[in-house]
Amino acid sequence: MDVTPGQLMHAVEVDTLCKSYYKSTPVLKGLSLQVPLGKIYGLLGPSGCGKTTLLKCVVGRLKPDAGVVQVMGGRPGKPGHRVPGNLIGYMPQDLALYQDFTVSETMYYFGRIFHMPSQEIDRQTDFLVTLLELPSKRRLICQLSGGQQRRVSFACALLHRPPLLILDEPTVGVDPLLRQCIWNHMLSIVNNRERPTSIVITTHYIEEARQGHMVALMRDGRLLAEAKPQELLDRYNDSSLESVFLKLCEMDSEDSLPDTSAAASSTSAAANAAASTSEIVTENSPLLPKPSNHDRSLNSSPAGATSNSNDGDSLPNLLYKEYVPLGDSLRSVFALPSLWHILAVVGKNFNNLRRRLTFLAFQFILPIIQIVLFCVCVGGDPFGLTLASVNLDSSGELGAKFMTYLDNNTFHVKPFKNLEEARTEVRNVRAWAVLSLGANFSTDLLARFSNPTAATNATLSGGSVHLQLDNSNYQVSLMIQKSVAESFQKFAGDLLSQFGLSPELVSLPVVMDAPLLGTDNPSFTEFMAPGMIVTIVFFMATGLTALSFVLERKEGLLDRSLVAGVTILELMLGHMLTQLLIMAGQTGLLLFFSLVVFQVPCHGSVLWVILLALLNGFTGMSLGLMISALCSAENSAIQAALGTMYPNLLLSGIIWPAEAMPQYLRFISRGLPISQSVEAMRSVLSRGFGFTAAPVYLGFVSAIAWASGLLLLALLLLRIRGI
Ligand SMILES: Nc1ncnc2c1ncn2[C@@H]1O[C@H](COP(=O)(O)OP(=O)(O)OP(=O)(O)O)[C@@H](O)[C@H]1O
Repeated sequence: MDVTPGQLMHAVEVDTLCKSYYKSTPVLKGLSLQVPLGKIYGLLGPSGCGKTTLLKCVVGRLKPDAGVVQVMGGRPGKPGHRVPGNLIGYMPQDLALYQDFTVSETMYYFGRIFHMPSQEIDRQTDFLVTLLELPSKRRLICQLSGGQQRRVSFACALLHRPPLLILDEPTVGVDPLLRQCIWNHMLSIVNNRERPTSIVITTHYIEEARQGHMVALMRDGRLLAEAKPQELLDRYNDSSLESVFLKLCEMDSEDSLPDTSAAASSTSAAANAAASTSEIVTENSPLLPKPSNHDRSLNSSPAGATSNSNDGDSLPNLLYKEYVPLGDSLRSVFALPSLWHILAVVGKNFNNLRRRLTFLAFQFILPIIQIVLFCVCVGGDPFGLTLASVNLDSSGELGAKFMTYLDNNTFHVKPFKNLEEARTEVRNVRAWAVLSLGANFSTDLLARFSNPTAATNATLSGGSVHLQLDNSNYQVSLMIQKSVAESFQKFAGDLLSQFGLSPELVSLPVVMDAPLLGTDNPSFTEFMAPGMIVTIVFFMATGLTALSFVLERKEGLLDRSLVAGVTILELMLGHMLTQLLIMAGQTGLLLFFSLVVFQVPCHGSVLWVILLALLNGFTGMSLGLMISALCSAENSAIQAALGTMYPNLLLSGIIWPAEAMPQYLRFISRGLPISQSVEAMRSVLSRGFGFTAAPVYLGFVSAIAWASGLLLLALLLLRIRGI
């Protein structure tokens, strides 16, 4: 049950908390503790005993398997409760800072999330830089020493002066003088009567925890003891917490051994010792009898209340409302995204990009390079092809005359005296084909035209141009056949004209009337351009976003942002807004180079081309976000992005018409994210269609459906993976 601020007695209350990462190995085993308001609560225990796991449950990053966690009067993550949010300041164990940010930029990012005004962020930053003896706030995090970086991380937790601080080893790597300074500051903020702070701190320096109001000793997911430090020392008649802790561990080990008389007497001694004080809370401890649940009501008085300066007083203004804009509580109750948070994420992303200008420039240059290379290298006719020619025509001048009709641009003609020499030239890959004319070429050709009915097979063959190709290159072979056929048609047409006959007599009796859609001379470039434009925009956007969450997670900042109150949806919207602006720039440049510089024909409205390209960029971005939500490591995200590219390229009818695919693949092809868009783009560019034409609006519908589906999937994955 949640409590109102007036009833609030404990900053954190944990009741029989169980948590395991893998079902077989529980990490927290029914742990209970209470952190009094306005106190420093030191959580001590050996590495791996579950301290960080416990803190993650407290800040709402992990969900308990069983038991109850209440933080500042509410369950973490409950709609409307500002945990995660600005009720807590969290310093995780990992550094969780952007290495490319300055100290000041880091503070601004968190300050913005907490709705702090700029002057307040500056004032607090200056104060914390002085307090924690940090170098200039304009220094990049990556230029700070390890200890200085940890102090910046500590400063981030203190920035908005939260009522509860959760600090996971804040003093690691800090020299003793500065460590004392940090403890002094913590003591001053917990003792501030107007704005008391509660602090939960884990530390490996056990002795420093003596300065706190309460210490809890943890072992193997359980609490061995929880008391004021001096009482623990008195009880075990020792001068150091470290040896008290060792004693407790020994007793705990003995207790977990099979029941021997020694273990039994030791346990009973410990029980007697503990029973002499009401301060020890040991319901998880095997050393002491369990108190009843009634004794541990969630609203009982704070365990350390007697020693604190605030004893007996009501703690004022604990759930203070500053930095909470009007309507924000309402927004968080309905889990609506906060514009503040989204803008903070966008600002952080742009700051990140500003630090990586080369990367940013590359993002704009890459699509230009791709479209320039496509327009320059793909779709043009091969030229300068070496042709080994053998003209054996001794029956007239027609052989020599035909040779003059060969296209000088397409062919570099290399004459040979005999066929075998010419064939050797092709076999040695020094020429693409042998073009030969027989000894009776002139007479046989004239015979064929003058008296077709009398032409024998020998006459027809003798009057023909013979080609022997290096057929290893399909496009080059096609080009040679097409060019030689056109040259012959022109040559024969001129010959017939000399005899007063129509040149059309040598044409195929198939007439190509004006096309109904498209142009008279369609090119391969025109066929591929729509696909290339859509593919470049789509996969540039995928590549740009595929690493968003992966990098954020890697830097450790994802966790920190989420604990500060940013939601997954806000993070995603922030990333999308940033990438949208970059993607719009990329699309603009791509279309300018393809349509204006390289004059790719556009017979329809440029508006539909722009909208379709942008929409595909958005769909690509959604795929990138989905990959980013799915993958934990950079290389797997990059591989996934690349892995989706080639199947799409091959199956979407971009390189070769989908009509050439087997039926079952055509079906798959039609359903892919870019297939319909490519068809829509082709319909606008080559067919000149408008939005109302089915292929065009289907392209838009398909892109919108894919984008929505991928974004929902990304959100779902992020939620399921607890990111
Ligand atoms: N993400 C995770 N997946 C699986 N196991 C985990 C994960 N995080 C922690 N553990 C395991 O849970 C146990 C408790 O880890 P935890 O980090 O809470 O310990 P700790 O007391 O904070 O240790 P330290 O003082 O070294 O930071 C360890 O055995 C650890 O291996």
